[in-house]
Amino acid sequence: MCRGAQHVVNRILPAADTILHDHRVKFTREDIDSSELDRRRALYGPLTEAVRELVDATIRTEVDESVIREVHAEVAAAAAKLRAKQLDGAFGLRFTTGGESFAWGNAGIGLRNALAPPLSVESDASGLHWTEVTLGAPYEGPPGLVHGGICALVLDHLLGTTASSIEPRFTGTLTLRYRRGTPLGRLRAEARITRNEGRKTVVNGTLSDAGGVTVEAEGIFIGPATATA
Ligand SMILES: CCCCCCCCCC(=O)SCCNC(=O)CCNC(=O)[C@H](O)C(C)(C)COP(=O)(O)OP(=O)(O)OC[C@H]1O[C@@H](n2cnc3c(N)ncnc32)[C@H](O)[C@@H]1OP(=O)(O)O
Repeated sequence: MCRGAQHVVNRILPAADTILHDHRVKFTREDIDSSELDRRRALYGPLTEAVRELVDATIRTEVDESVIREVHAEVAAAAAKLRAKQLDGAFGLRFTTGGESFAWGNAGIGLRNALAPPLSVESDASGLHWTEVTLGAPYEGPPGLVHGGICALVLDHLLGTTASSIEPRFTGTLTLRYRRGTPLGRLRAEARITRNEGRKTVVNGTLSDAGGVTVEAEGIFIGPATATA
């Protein structure tokens, strides 16, 4: 997921199993290596993409009522097949034996989460972090525009990842200024750390379309007390 999370897990995780860090964050070390992780990525990624396609198709379909009923039954049957064997709860943050992290249920980046846009954050040596994403019909709020909560999801994740680039940080306060509606389609978000004060990291960022900034964001991110103890 990010270097910060890996840093924490390597300091606090015992040999194996799942533990609850600070009663909130579920970390699991799995007995798998990176090649097995790649195999699972290739297995689950296309399933999630197919479900994303299903979500978009469900919103936009104009087929006959009989086809809707037929597809309803097929989708219900597919869900029942997947339910035959399930995790007990959410996916959490997992690590391979080599320390590689995967948060496949995460709402922003989860490889197995069809609700995730999904986001992928990049950074350069100057400390600029960015993500580029296409948000279509499933993310609509006002007609033709991205839902304000989805703008917040993108910016929270990007700013949080930026804040966590050295040590893990949780969102304490996120302030957004919606300057104009964000059109559905291709978007870019950018962020940079502007201040570090002990366990507090302030990050500023923007969400933009081709015409410029649509949302400005400032976040105060706090390091868990145990991470810097
Ligand atoms: C791990 C890898 C992450 C990868 C990127 C993920 C991106 C996504 C980020 C998220 O979505 S995180 C999920 C949403 N956020 C949360 O669930 C956090 C919930 N809140 C908490 O867990 C705690 O309230 C928190 C860790 C934020 C602070 O609790 P503490 O008990 O550690 O804070 P404490 O009272 O000791 O205060 C420490 C400093 O932070 C300040 N502070 C505390 N809460 C704050 C807050 N909410 N906003 C702003 N500042 C805050 C506080 O004033 C103080 O400042 P000073 O040192 O200057 O006195």
